Amino acid sequence: MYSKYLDQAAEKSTIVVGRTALTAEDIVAIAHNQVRVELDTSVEYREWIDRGTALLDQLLEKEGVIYGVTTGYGDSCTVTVSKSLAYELPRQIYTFHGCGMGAVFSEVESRAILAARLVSLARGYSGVSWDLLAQLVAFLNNGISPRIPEEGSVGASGDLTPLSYVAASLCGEREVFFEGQLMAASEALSACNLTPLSLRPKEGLALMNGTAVMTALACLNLERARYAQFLATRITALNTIALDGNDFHYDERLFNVKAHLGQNAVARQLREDLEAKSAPTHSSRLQDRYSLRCAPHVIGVLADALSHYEQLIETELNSSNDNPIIDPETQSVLHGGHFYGGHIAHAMDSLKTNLANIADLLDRQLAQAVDVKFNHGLPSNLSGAEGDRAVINHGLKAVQIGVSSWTAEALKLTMPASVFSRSTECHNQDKVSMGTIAARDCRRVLQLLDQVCAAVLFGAAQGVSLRNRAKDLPAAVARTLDQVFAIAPPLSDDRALELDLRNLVDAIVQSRFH
Ligand SMILES: N[C@@H](Cc1ccc(O)cc1)C(=O)O
Repeated sequence: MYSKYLDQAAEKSTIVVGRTALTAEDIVAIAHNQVRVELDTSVEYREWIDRGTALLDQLLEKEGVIYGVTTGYGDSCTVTVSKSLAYELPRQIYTFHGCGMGAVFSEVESRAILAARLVSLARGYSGVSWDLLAQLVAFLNNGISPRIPEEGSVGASGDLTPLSYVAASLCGEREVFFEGQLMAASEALSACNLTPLSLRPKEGLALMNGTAVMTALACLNLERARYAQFLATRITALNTIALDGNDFHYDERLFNVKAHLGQNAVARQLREDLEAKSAPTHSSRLQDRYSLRCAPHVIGVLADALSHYEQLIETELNSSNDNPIIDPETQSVLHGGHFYGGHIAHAMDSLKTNLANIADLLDRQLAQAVDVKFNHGLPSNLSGAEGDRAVINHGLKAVQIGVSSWTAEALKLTMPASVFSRSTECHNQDKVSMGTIAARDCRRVLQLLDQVCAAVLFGAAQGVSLRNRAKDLPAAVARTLDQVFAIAPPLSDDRALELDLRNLVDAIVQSRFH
């Protein structure tokens, strides 16, 4: 991550946006304000962008029919708009789409959305001006984040309604977050000496008719999912020790004969975390239950699928995903449906299922650990109480109930959003992706998984300490144990654990366990 390369005094590094591809990690760094953004300043690039706007101007001059420039929008494309009104159309589209509902995206998410739209438009196939690109950059570098309601996109025709809030705020309308406050966009613009943009023909459509909201959320989700993979594997290592399980289930020779790369990476981390020795020919209990023995096979699905999702997300991110496409190279206007977010819908619907399966895996590990029938000698509910008071202590009983509930809620959200396509907008948009709903569901599953991880991590640390192997713990396990107990001390007498769990969740959100 970029934050690794930043020290307090150092200048932020810069990401140049132009025709070269950005990564999902770049979007995350921009979203978290760890880098500055700059447009490619080369003469060639500037000329390339100008060719798109010049082509549109020429076509307008000739009074050709260009969808969304000299016609109404969507189903209304049969309505002709005169040249004089064409200049008013962009304001019209963001205005009538100002009907977003629900919660509002966080500032980090709003920045990721700005960045994703910028990357797509900067490819130069959308007919937008240099000034529009520069305004998006100025918003990012000045910390102006549009207030964007989360609900109201069907994810094909792009994220029209949420992106109307980006378009409006670039023009000094609606509200933005600036210096920790919600304020009128016009106020933030004048505080930064910026002039409100007036959109050229096609620019309203270009800003809104694309997949930037779902793609931005997908980039953020992808990086959280990577950390979840690491942490779930580390928790499994702790639980292997807590439950007196077998490290030889992760043997290298075993995994050589089943070659999934991600699964092998998880098994390797488990061998390293546990400093596993080679398999004995004989052991008191040859095979552990599946939530330990098959952990690489469950977490491995996520590990393998993530590289596929990454490729889908980054291809979408670096695509021209609006309509019509303005091709300066061949001087053509190409009408199509690139605002359709099917790939992101697929990635997010699938990712949320992979993540919910991990919540379920960890829930099963904790279920073994609290139950004296399965935990191979640990106290009931992992209670650390001793002596007379032991009988009134219930340890992690309620926490385990909580984990069951969070896991159920995560599993419930795995119903794919994409299968709920609705025909809408007078049947112009008669098949849509629902990718933005999928991405929001996925984000919620990640939040629930963070809670499951926090609770099971605490239970696993408690279990390891009760197993009383303090002296010969592998280094990675010992380090995690120390980190956990520094945040949430071991449980020696019942206490209300909400704050401990919330603090552990915060540490997970900040990727502090390593
Ligand atoms: N996505 C539509 C455009 C559209 C824009 C705004 C709408 O309200 C509806 C449709 C298209 O390109 O065909």
